[in-house]
Amino acid sequence: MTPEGEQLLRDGLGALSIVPGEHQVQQFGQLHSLLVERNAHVNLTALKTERDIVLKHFIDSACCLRGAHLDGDLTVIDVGTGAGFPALPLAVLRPALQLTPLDSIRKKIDFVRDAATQLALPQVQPVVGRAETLGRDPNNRGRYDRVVVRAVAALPVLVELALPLLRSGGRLVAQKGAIGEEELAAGRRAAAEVGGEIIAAEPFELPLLGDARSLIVVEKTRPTPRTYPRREGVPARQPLFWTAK
Ligand SMILES: C[S@@+](CC[C@H](N)C(=O)[O-])C[C@H]1O[C@@H](n2cnc3c(N)ncnc32)[C@H](O)[C@@H]1O
Repeated sequence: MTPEGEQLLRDGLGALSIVPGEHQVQQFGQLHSLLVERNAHVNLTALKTERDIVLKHFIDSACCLRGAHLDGDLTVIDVGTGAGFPALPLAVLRPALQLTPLDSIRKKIDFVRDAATQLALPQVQPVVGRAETLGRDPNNRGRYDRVVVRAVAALPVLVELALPLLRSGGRLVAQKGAIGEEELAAGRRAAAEVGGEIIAAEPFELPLLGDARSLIVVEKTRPTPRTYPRREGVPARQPLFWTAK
């Protein structure tokens, strides 16, 4: 990263009250280089400039730390991680988290695995697969303390994919753009259906850019009925209490 990129990183994290150590800044620099290098051959992300990668991937991912829902020694699965967001920035900033970045696209997970190795993040164990399949697998159902998610689907879909993976008392932390009342209401009904309850819906602005964001937190309050998640693709095609757009 250039000195300007590093400064942008420090400023963005500073706005979230995070002061990164030198090693963490170096790790973000490595991640930036690896992403640019691999993106030249494999389509991983539409964001190309250093400024965009720092603000819209690194800082945007770090916004999942708002509200302290990811503090402590937690097992966390990042559903639909893509090129590792928010999982990789969270792993750099919170080494105590045991992270499972999950995506159905192998080339993306290959990148996340290589990046985790290069950045020396052994607590990151990426998996190729679909959330619907893991949600029905006894080794994964009800096993995680947290599900994190960014830019994957509408709230009712996220809730159906995430809640089966959580232990009782676990939380879904969903970083989204601005969310409308209708989506929130459908998300609330979907959460009740699959065993949870929305405990926070907080609008905020992306540091330095001011783009509208919201952090939605759903707590698992009782076991998910056996009928959820529905089979692969159905949650997104026929979202609970919501018309697919
Ligand atoms: C728009 S990308 C977002 C990637 C990343 N979270 C980010 O914010 O940059 C959505 C990703 O979710 C993955 N995805 C969507 N539905 C999924 C599912 N049911 N199980 C696993 N991965 C899924 C897609 O393959 C894609 O890589």
